Amino acid sequence: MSDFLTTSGYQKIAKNLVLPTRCFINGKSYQALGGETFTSKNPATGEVLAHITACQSVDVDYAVASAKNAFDSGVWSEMHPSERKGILLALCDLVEKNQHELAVMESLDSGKPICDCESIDIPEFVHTVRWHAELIDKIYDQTAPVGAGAMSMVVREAVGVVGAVLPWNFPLLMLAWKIAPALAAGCSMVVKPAEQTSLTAIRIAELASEAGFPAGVLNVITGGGVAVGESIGRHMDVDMVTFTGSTVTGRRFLQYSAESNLKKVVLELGGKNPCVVLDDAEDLDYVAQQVCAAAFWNMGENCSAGSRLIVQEGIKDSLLEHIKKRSADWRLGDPLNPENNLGPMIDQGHFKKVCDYLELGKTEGYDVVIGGNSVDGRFIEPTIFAGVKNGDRMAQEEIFGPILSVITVSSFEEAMAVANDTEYGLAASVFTANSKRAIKAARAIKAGTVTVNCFGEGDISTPFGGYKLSGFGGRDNSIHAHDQYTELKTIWIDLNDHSK
Ligand SMILES: NC(=O)C1=CN([C@@H]2O[C@H](COP(=O)(O)OP(=O)(O)OC[C@H]3O[C@@H](n4cnc5c(N)ncnc54)[C@H](O)[C@@H]3O)[C@@H](O)[C@H]2O)C=CC1
Ligand code: BAL
Repeated sequence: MSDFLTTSGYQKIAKNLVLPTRCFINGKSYQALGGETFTSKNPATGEVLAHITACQSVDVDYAVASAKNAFDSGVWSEMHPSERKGILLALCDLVEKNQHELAVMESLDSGKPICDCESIDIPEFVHTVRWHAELIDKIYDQTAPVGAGAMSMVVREAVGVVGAVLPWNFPLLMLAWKIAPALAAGCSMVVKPAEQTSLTAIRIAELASEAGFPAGVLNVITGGGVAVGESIGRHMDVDMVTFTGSTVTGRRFLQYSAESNLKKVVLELGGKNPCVVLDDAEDLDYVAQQVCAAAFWNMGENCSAGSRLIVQEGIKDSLLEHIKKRSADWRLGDPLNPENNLGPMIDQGHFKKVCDYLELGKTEGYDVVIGGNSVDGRFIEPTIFAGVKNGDRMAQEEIFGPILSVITVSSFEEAMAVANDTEYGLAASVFTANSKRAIKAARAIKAGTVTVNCFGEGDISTPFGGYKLSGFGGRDNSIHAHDQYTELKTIWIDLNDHSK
C-alpha cells in the first residue's frame, strides 16, 4: 500500500503515537537492570522523542539466555515449517494493519521521508518476510550419491541463536533482511537496533508477539555499540552474528568471534559505488534520473549509493545538463510532508561529517554543478562536484550523504580501471546501449551487484552483499540468505549387512 495521507494527517498520527521506551525480551517489555536511558531525537528538528532503556552486558546475557532457551526447547526451531510460516505471515498482516503508524514512527526516528517509509520501507519489510515465510515449506534436503552400501542425507539445521546488529539508515528494512531468513530457518534472535533508530524494531517485536511468536524467539535489545553490540559479538551462546554498518565496526565482529566461540559472522559493509556512463548510453534524461536516484535516494545514506559518476568525456557536458534538470526532482524539507523526498542527516555528528566534505570540495576547487550547502543545520543540499580525480578523498571515502563526484574518463578500459580503483566492492551501475560492452563491464567490475541501464539493488530473489571491504561471509536476501542461517549436517547410514 502506498497511498499517501496529507502532511496534517501524518502530523496527527505523530501526535497520538505511543513511542516505546523499553526493549522486548522473552516475550515481554523489559527495562535494563541498570536503569539508565539514552535519548532518541527527531533528526529533522532535534526534538527528544523518547528516553529508551540502555542495556548493558548483563541484559544481553538475559536476552541471549531467553533466545537459547527458546531455541533449545524446539518451540520454534522444531515447529512444523508451515506453522512457522503461518506465524510469520500473521506478523506481515499486523505490519500492514499498522502501516501508517509504523511509517510515521520510522520517519520521526530516522528522518527518512514519509513517502519512502510508506512506499518502500514498509511494503519491502512485508515482502521480505512473506518471501522467506513462503520459502520454508517448499525446500527439500538432499541425499548424496554414495552407492548401495549406505544412505547419506545432507540436511540443513537452523544455526541456533543469531545476533543481529543493525544500522540506522534503513531501520525496518535491514531488520527484515536479517530476521526474515533467520526466523524462517528456525533460529532464535537477539536484535540490536542502532541507538539512533530503535523505535520500530521494538514495535515489530511487540507485533511479533501478538502474531504468535513464542517468547524468546525474537528479542530486541537497545543500547550502545560497545555495551550491547560488543557483548553480543563476544557472547559464547550466540552462534552467529549478522551485521550491517561501517567497515570499521564490521572488522571488530571478526575479532570478537575469533576471541570468543568462532561464531559465524556475516558482514554487509560500506561502499563507494560507481555509476559508469559510456558514450553510447541512450536517453540521457533517463540516465540522469537514475544517476540522481543512485546518489540522492535516502539522502545518500545508503551503502549502495552511486556516489562516483564515471562518465566518458564525449557525453559528459550533455549528461551534466540533464542531471541539473533532473536534480529538481529532489525536494528537501519536512520528512512528514509526502511531497519531500530528502530528509535531514541522521544526527548532528553525521551532519558535521558530511559538511566537512562540502568544505573539502571547496578547498579542492571542484566545479560545483549543483548544491554545495547545508540547510537549517540538519539537511544537506543534493550536491555534485565535477573535476574530481578518482584518487582524491572525495572519490575514495564513503561520505554517506547526498554528494556525487564526477570523474571523467576517455575509454571503456579506463572506466573499468577507475570503477575498480576503490577498496570497496558493493554495487555498480553501467549505462550503455552496447550489450557486449554491458556484459563485459558487468563481468569486469568487482562488486556484489552490477545493474545495467538502471540503478538498483536487485530484489528479494537476488543476493545482496559485497566484495573486498564491502562484505564478508555471506549475503542478504535470496535463498542464499536462508542457507546461511543453517548448518549443513551429513547423516550417514550404513546399509551393509554385517552379520555375514
Ligand atoms: N553499510 C551501511 O549500511 C552503513 C554504513 N555506515 C557508515 O558508517 C559510518 C559511521 O556510522 P555508525 O552509525 O557509527 O556505524 P556503525 O557501524 O558503528 O554502527 C552500526 C551498528 O553497530 C553498532 N556498533 C557500533 N560500535 C560497535 C562496537 N564497537 N561493537 C559492536 N557494535 C557496535 C552500532 O550501535 C550500530 O547498531 C557512517 O558515516 C557510514 O559511512 C553507517 C550505517 C550503515
Ligand atoms: N541499501 C541497503 C543496505 C544498506 O544501505 O545498508
